[in-house]
Amino acid sequence: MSDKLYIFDTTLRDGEQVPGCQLNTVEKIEVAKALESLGVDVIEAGFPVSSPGDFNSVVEISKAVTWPTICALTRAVENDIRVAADALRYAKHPRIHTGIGTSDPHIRYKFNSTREEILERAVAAVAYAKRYVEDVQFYAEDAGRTDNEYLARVVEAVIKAGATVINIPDTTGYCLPSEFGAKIKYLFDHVDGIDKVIIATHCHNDLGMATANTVSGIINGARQAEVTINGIGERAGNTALEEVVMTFRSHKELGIDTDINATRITGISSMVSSLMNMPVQPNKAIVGRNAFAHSSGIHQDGVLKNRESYEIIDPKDVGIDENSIVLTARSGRAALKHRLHVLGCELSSGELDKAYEAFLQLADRKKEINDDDVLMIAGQHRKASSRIKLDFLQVTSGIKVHSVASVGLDIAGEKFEACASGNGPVDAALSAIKNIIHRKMLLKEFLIQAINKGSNDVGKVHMTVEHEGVSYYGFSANTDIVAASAEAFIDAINKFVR
Ligand SMILES: CC(=O)SCCNC(=O)CCNC(=O)[C@H](O)C(C)(C)COP(=O)(O)OP(=O)(O)OC[C@H]1O[C@@H](n2cnc3c(N)ncnc32)[C@H](O)[C@@H]1OP(=O)(O)O
Ligand SMILES: CC(C)C(=O)C(=O)O
Ligand SMILES: [Mg+2]
Repeated sequence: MSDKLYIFDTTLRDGEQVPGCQLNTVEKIEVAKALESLGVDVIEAGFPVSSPGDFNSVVEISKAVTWPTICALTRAVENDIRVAADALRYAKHPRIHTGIGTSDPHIRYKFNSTREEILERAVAAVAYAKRYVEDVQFYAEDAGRTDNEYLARVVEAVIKAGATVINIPDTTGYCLPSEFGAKIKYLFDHVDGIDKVIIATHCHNDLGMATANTVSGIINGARQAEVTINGIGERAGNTALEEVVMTFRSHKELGIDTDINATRITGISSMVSSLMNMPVQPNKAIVGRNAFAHSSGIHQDGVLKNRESYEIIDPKDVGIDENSIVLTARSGRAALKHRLHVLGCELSSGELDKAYEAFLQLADRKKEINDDDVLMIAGQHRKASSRIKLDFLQVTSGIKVHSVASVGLDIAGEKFEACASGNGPVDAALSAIKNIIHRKMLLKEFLIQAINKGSNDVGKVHMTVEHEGVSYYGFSANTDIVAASAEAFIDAINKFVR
């Protein structure tokens, strides 16, 4: 049985403080409901005294959400606490989160005060909040830079005043993981009554160590992680929910787990990113576009042989259907062959070698090779080694005239010619081919698409031809769409005359 780690999500409070991330009440309710489905234990819904809009959001989220605790932030100020209690009146499980800065710089510069005075204000705020709600969480702002001995005195005093959860924030993202872990351990070793409360971590990412510090704090006894979706938050952000959850899922030996339904992580990440206009960096752990994308040949080969060669998390576990194999100039034959297979093209090893050479030439010019490029490369190389090749094609077509095509085919080195008229140039060309290939063939599907834009574009033709009850797929791409159609038809025919 794993020890439960409580997930306290502050996307709607610390995340929403970020410039450009402000949400209206309707959007906040949408995020809160998604957080509830994700399985978070606590939603920090806002800072009610800060504005009428934030107050109203806390009221409406309290009504809309059933299971998670709804938390409202305050300063160690009586009016803030009264307003927060009022905003939480509909919450099924209300929590007031009050606190004050405890580091020397905060005491000296922010408050022009003393350690003793701050300790008294902390105790008074908790006692005051207890008049309104049972569940009172205390934060020692800038605990990361607070002297451990003094911090332990503050924590002990607020526990005596009735705090149920004690938040130890690394507000400025300053701590090293070992230092932050040692701070939590120090508190467990020196604070009377600490076993009666939950210790929380709230780490910022100024040095890129928010998740490492959170994990270190939890390993040392904290059991609530304060996090945001995608790690959004003040300055360099907060600890990312998805990183903490998947760290403990991936390291089962730590014996700690959350109630998060991780398959919803990708969905909520996109929702928050788009509502808050905060793009997720492509290499972001777990939720970045490249988190499950493999682009270099050696990795692609390894992953295609066995996913676990280069993946520690199954993408399905976080709500992604499958990993992606991105074709670039650093890809190898294994990746190209895999993509061709997915696209329904099987090449012999000689054909694959030739296609790979062409692929590398194109990939050196283009950053990423897409499926159309791959089909085009494969088509050219299949054509070169095909039994039947298009030798020439001439078409006369226009308005109020019959379309006529004359076609030359090279079949295993022998030349054949035929003419036909038809209902349009493609029909004429295909009829001429049929006049040479005396087999029963039925054109089942025929699709012409432009690859890019503009009248000088390459046209792609996908075709399905039925012969003796079996369907054969043909493809070609050419700036001349009649030629592309004739080639796609021949590509399909080559598959049953082989
Ligand atoms: C680390 C964090 O993320 S803390 C949360 C940060 N979030 C926010 O600040 C968003 C919401 N804030 C606000 O809307 C406003 O700042 C308010 C409503 C809280 C206060 O507004 P104002 O009264 O105009 O004060 P202002 O913002 O200029 O200054 C903050 C005051 O709060 C005091 N203060 C700051 N933190 C605390 C605290 N935890 N407990 C008590 N007082 C505090 C400051 O010392 C300062 O007081 P002073 O004016 O006497 O010097
Ligand atoms: C209000 C507190 C918890 C905070 O956000 C911080 O210290 O970073
Ligand atoms: Mg914070």
